[in-house]
Amino acid sequence: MAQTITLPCRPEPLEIDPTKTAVIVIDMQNAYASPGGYLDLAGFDISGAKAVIQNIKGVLETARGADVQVVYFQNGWDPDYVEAGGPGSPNWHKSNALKTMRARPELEGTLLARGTWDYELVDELKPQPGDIQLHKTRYSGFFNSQLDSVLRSRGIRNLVFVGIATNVCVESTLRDGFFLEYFGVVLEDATHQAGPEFVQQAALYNIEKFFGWVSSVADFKGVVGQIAPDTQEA
Ligand SMILES: NC(=O)N/C=C\C(=O)O
Repeated sequence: MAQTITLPCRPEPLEIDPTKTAVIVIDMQNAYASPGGYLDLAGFDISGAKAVIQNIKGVLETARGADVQVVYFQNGWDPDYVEAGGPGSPNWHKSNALKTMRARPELEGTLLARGTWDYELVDELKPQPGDIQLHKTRYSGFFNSQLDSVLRSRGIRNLVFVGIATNVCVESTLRDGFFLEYFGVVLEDATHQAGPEFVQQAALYNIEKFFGWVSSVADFKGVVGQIAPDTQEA
């Protein structure tokens, strides 16, 4: 029989069936988590990213040990930036990666383009067999991506979010998931914001109050780590 577990969360504990759950790893690329990557070059403080990488590593080991599906996202565009959109796209105006390259032409072609170091996932979090890798071109992982069909075809209804940035792509994807009837949980210490610390707290507040649930790495590992894969067979 499938086993339901109770994940300690704010504002209240959440019952989840691990066979209907995926860990969604948002954009753990050099761009967002490594010194010399896009966020760093654009002037954002990424000093907290190192701890987040280690926390995510632990979460993914626990998830794989319990046969919980792991889905990786990478954010970015083709090498010619066609997918980024031109001046007719708000993305062209708001993307700090594109703005940084316009301000520093020597960086042209190096930020968030497929095939670059910036686009690659950080070395510590390389996908393992069985993990799913998806690409996205805008902040929400549900926009113009295969995410919804990948999840529906597996009966997945609960999404556990880790990654960077809490206030941009994590929150955007969790919000879109809410509108599509997915239950979204963010593990707060496996995420990091783009901007001052208050935006981390604001994003977590929004999620806890309006769009989903907030939990922690220790609580996820504590309950999901108890599950042996062979107790999950229906
Ligand atoms: N992965 C993200 O949250 N990205 C945030 C900003 C950007 O991609 O420009």
